[in-house]
Amino acid sequence: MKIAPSILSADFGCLIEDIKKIERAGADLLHIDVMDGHFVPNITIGPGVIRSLKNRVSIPFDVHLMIDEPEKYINEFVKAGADIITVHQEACIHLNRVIQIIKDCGIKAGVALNPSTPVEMLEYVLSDIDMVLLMTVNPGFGGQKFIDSMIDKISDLNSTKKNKPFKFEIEVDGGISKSNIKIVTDAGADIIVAGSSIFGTEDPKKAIYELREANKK
Ligand SMILES: O=C(CO)[C@@H](O)[C@H](O)COP(=O)(O)O
Ligand SMILES: [Fe+2]
Repeated sequence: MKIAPSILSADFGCLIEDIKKIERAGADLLHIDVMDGHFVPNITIGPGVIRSLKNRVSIPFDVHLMIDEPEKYINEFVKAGADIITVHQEACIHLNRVIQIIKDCGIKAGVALNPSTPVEMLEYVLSDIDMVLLMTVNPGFGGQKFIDSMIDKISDLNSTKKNKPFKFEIEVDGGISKSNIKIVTDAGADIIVAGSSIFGTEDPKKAIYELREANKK
């Protein structure tokens, strides 16, 4: 199980210090939530901030684009330092084309699904992508409650991996804490995004340790 702390819940006034804490604690990826105020009702950061962080952070940048028309900005995010770019199925009219644009840049491509979007929407792209991001809250904000019905969705997607040699990993994002991490990974999640349960605590390093311990029980 990989842990990808989401900087959405970090203190943007001392962002690099917060990131250094989770890097030292052994975080696997840095999850960066990009929001445009259109696709989701919130605005966060763009390529400029990612570019500034890139040469100071060594773990891969997992960029979650919650923006309309993401194809217009892929190049900018790649140049800024994204290692994985995930676009929302709901934001892409020509999803296959957008995936190819990301892959042609030489980085990994992921596709995210809102809670109400069935996994079947990805049937004909699953063999092309590196990651499926299942939203377990409605995208837009950190600190929301995990939607329990998403456990079946994770299991369903995980079952499809058993039928064919797909390479994609399952990333799960929203409302994950030490109280539910085990049920999420048992259902088939490979990568856990956690924002408030890491950066919302006094000690992010301890929070990561506790997530890993809770996953063993
Ligand atoms: O993409 C999103 C929210 O839209 C997430 O990455 C959140 O940042 C996760 O935060 P928590 O639910 O873990 O607090
Ligand atoms: Fe996210």
